[in-house]
Amino acid sequence: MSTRIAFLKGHGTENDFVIVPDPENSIELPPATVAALCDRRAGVGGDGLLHVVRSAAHPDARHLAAEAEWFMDYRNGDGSIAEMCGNGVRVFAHYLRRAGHVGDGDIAVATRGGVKSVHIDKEGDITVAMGKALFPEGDVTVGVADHTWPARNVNMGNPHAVAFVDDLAQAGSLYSAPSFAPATAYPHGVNVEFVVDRGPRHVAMRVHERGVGETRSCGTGACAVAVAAARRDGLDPAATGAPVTYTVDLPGGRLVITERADGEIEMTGPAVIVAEGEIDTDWLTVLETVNP
Ligand SMILES: N[C@@H](CCC[C@H](N)C(=O)O)C(=O)O
Repeated sequence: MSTRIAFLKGHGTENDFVIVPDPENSIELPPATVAALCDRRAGVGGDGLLHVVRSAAHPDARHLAAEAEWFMDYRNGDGSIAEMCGNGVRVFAHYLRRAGHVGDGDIAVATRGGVKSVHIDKEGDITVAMGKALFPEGDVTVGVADHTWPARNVNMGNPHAVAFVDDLAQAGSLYSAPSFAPATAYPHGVNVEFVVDRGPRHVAMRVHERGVGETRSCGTGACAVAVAAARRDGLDPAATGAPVTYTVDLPGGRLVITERADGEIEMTGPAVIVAEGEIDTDWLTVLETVNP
């Protein structure tokens, strides 16, 4: 019998998501279903999917339920799981407020990368405390066609390789994933950022995301870029006690990233819900028959 699954569509600086509210974790979302929902021609379309579940109802977040009522079960567009999604968590918080699950002000959201504090402005942007950046040791290079660049290895809960380039066009079409070396550097894949300077503490970037392809924005990527640019510029808030802010322009909009003296990185940007509707489960059943 056909039933219907409610969904919404949203984006943060044009990094777009299918949102599936499922408080009691009763909807099965295997990778093939996620990929079909995110398909831009045959499905709803999105860079990823935000499965909205109560922490207590999900095995990956039950241990966080006392700190955060809601768990962002994030999936990449190809169905794979990632630790964290910075644009996603802003859209997730915006959805929670719109649905009446939370009010304005400060809330906590559980993610596979830990609990994130989110500040929701009444009308405006959303700020997320993204945690501290780690700089895994070892030199890394990334490559596209004939170009290779040294890259900074930055972990924001998920892996990033940040390359400063002369011109963003050098990254080419980014239809396929950039290469990286050494081959052992990223056993679980990597998000690759290409960065140019726009002015003092102001950069622009493109990104190729693990599990997705080139996207119009990446929140964790913008944080990785901001801290890589700060270190390149000789700025380290932990050493000086003064916070450092970078403006990061992406094809889909602008994010403002501040690294505090305690190392915490705050990301501020917009979140938008553009539509809501229902998925006919007959469509999913057909999909399971075609792609068992
Ligand atoms: N778009 C996201 C990052 C999503 C996860 C990434 N593709 C990965 O696999 O690590 C963001 O806004 O941070």
